[in-house]
Amino acid sequence: MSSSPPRSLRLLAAHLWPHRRAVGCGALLGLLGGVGTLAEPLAAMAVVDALADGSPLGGLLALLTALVVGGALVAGLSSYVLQRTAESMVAAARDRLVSHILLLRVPELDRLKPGDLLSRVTSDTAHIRSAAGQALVDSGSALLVAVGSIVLMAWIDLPLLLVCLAVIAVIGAGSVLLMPPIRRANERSQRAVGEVGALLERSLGAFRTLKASGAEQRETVSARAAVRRAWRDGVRAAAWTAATHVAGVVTSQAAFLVVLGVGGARVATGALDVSGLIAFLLYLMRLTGFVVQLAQGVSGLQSGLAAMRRIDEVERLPVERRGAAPRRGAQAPAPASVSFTGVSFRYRDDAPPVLRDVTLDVPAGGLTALVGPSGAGKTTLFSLVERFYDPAEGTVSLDGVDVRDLPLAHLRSMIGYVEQDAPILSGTLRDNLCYAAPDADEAEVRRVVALTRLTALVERLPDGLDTEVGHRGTTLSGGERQRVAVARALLRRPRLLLLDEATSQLDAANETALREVIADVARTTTVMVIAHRLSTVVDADQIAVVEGGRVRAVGRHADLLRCDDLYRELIQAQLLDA
Ligand SMILES: Nc1ncnc2c1ncn2[C@@H]1O[C@H](COP(=O)(O)OP(=O)(O)OP(=O)(O)O)[C@@H](O)[C@H]1O
Repeated sequence: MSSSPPRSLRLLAAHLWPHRRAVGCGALLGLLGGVGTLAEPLAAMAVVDALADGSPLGGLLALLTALVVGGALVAGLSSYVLQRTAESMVAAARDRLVSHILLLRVPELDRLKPGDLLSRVTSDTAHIRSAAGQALVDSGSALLVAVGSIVLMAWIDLPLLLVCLAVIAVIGAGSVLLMPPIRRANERSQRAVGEVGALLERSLGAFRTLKASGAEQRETVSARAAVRRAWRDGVRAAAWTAATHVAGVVTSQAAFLVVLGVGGARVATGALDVSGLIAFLLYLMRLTGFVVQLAQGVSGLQSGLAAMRRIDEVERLPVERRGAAPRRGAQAPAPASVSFTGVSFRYRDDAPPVLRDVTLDVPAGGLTALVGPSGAGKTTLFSLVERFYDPAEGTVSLDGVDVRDLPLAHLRSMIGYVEQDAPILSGTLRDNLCYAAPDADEAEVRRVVALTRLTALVERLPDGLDTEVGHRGTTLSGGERQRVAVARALLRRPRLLLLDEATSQLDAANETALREVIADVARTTTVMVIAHRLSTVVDADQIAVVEGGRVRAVGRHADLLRCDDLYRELIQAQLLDA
């Protein structure tokens, strides 16, 4: 994505704007320090003149000392205020980015790499510090000192200044030309760091599969390639930065030598006196200091601007508008009905439809099972109820209200959703259970634990509910993970429970436990289950057979066995497996 410097500067300004007061304060201090810095050579000039005249020196020396010490203190304070502001900018960017990412729409996250997003939050934001620090520090005092020096140098000896500026302009122009390549190299390097994050996230997300597949070496090689790319571009940026440094140093040396030569000649002709030349040289040192600082700052500024663009890319992605969530328990706990009417959906505009003209009524209360071959579109139906995606045609409604007309937070507060792989978050068992209902009290947690047949597990764990369950719940069995996920969904007090049954076989005890849990819950809540188990299907009040994105039959077990070939086949396959 090409990006013009004005856009970068707009981004920098947008990051700076909320901190304008602190920036203003730091800049004012910088200006104050700059005034001291500018006054120093004049005081030095007066000291030299006093030495030549033999006039008293005490007062002048005290002034010079005060200017040096006071100037340094004020400059230090200004630097602290501005660096602190830069840190605040980093923190603000991280805050904004994290809340934006968590509100992203599901389709956006489908195509992004979590590891890359992670690196934008942690690593790219850190680059803002250099851009902001550099831009801020250079903007106040340094600019004043540079401009002030030029004015005072013109006052001392205009022709000498013109010669000196010509030298600085010719060599300094080189630094400006180096800015775009530095920015490009920084941008590529940061992208490669993002790739490393994405690769690592992929590997750690499937760590056991990685081990079992013996893929350590291959993944290391891929990560190493991205690390090398980051290194190459980092080195390229370093080379350009070194070139700007050379340009800065050459500028200052050349200007110094020219002023010494031309200024010496003018002293010899009497056009300039010695104290004037000394003051001129002192101002020149400040001016070239500014040029060198600017040349060095170009690199920091460019890496920060590149990072701001990567952050901006994420901040431009559309987010969900959730609206306010009602208080848990504020809504009637009555079971909700669900209807799909003429629903068609595709994941991408260029992909074939996954659902075609689906019409299905799920009555309030009881158990509705969805069965069908893998890839038929069952999980997609759940995703549309949750509004992770919206249908291209048709409507999904809850209690007769189109889900698109309900505030998102309100809609989701009515639904408990258990994904097929029943993700467990790192933390304690209690953290996991209360994830969707942080305000649930102990009695309610205990009741749901009993309902989901988890009491024995809680008693077995060393710290009961407060036992850490490990990253992704590695210390729990598949059946336990699923029941924990069901308990988590139930603590939300849902009016509709969407349960994507695990495809893997559960042992008999776990299967019975799950069947009982589902039956219990279906007494008070509408339960929709994507069923992979015979027991779930047989117990269902209604079964919908989904095939190729269509609902081909709806009925009870006995009816479907009689009149639907696909259903009969699916059941026979189950019986063979059982
Ligand atoms: N996020 C996605 N992006 C693109 N295509 C997807 C996405 N999720 C699912 N699909 C595709 O949509 C189709 C239906 O998937 P879905 O998960 O709804 O099927 P399913 O009936 O639940 O299958 P299973 O029983 O195996 O879980 C499949 O072809 C799948 O590859």
